[in-house]
Amino acid sequence: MLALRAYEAAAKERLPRPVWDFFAGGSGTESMLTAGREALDRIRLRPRCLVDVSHCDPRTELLGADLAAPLGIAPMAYHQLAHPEGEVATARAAGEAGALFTVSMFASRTLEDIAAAATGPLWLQLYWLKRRDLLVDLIHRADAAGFRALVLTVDAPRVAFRPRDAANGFAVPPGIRAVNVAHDVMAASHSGRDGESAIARHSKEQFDASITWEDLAWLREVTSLPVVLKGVLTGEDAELAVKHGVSGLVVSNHGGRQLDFCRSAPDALAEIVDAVAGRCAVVLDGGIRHGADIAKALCLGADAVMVGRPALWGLAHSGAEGVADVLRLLTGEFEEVMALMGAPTVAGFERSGVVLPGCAHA
Ligand SMILES: Cc1cc2nc3c(=O)[nH]c(=O)nc-3n(C[C@H](O)[C@H](O)[C@H](O)COP(=O)(O)O)c2cc1C
Ligand SMILES: O=C(O)C(=O)c1ccccc1
Repeated sequence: MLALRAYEAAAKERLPRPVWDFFAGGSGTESMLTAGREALDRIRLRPRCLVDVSHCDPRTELLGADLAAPLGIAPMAYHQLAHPEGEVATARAAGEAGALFTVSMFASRTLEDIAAAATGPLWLQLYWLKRRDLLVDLIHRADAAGFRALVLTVDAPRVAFRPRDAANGFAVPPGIRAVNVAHDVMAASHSGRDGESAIARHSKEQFDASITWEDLAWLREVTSLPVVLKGVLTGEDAELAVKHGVSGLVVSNHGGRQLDFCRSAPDALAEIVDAVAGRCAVVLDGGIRHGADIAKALCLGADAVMVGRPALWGLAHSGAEGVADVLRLLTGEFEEVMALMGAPTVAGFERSGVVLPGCAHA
């Protein structure tokens, strides 16, 4: 069993440099790559003692799905960049570990193959393409394959400028494709040019940057699946989301890959939880690397967290086995934090379990 850090080092060594840069990189000055981590580190836990922690139970429920711990895998494009089995291996691992798996619309394996390998809950992430017929097709296929929710990413009307990808002229290699979306619509993702990311160019061509809150009604008419918005960072937008009938929010700054100099997701969490007031599920992603990070998110009112890059590190290291190990490491650490915090159930984590930065009692 390796530590998460060791999986990161192993992935960096194995992967071609442009792929590593695509996974690890951020937007603009890359200021947000460290911001989320620093925000989590500033939050400190307030343990209670002499609580019966002889049995700690990390299990929970999220939008009706049973999870072994409040943990999932965030949507990430093209898992085959990390391992030939791609999302099929990730799905198998998530199932084994009892974690949620959110599949990117730009997955490199078919929704049907992923669903066949999964034994746990799947959500499907969507970017709003100009070609709405392709969205409808994906949504119907996901529903038929047993996916349980749709996650609309709302922090990326376009893929932001990412200096590493631009410098590498990064393009998706020819053997790997977003197989769930029509060929012609994905073509730009494969044509690299010096000094420009093909993914960023593709997004400017194909994403509909004109959508507004009003368009959510269309999505909710197309499907009866619950809709989750990913990338919400303010109480105002959380309130609007609830008013527009969403079932969940992912509080996220996209792993530092979208708006540079932005507030970090952990810093926004309490404001959003307060605005939502129990009316929809709240998930946190970005920089989750320790069991204690899960505990901090729960104390601030999140229902669960998702990890992004660590899943790709595990996948690059040893396929499904590596991903399952990454998820087990985090779950094991979280179970120990439960014992040491005096919080033997997920419901036992409360706001009083953390000290926030700037607080006089820190
Ligand atoms: C390589 C990579 C690809 C990603 N692709 C997507 C995507 O297709 N859709 C999406 O909503 N977010 C995408 N994200 C963002 C993740 O869902 C998530 O917000 C972020 O990675 C979480 O931070 P972490 O990697 O620090 O755990 C991607 C992130 C990475 C690193
Ligand atoms: O969302 C992302 O961060 C991302 O990297 C991506 C990858 C492929 C297509 C669109 C976005």
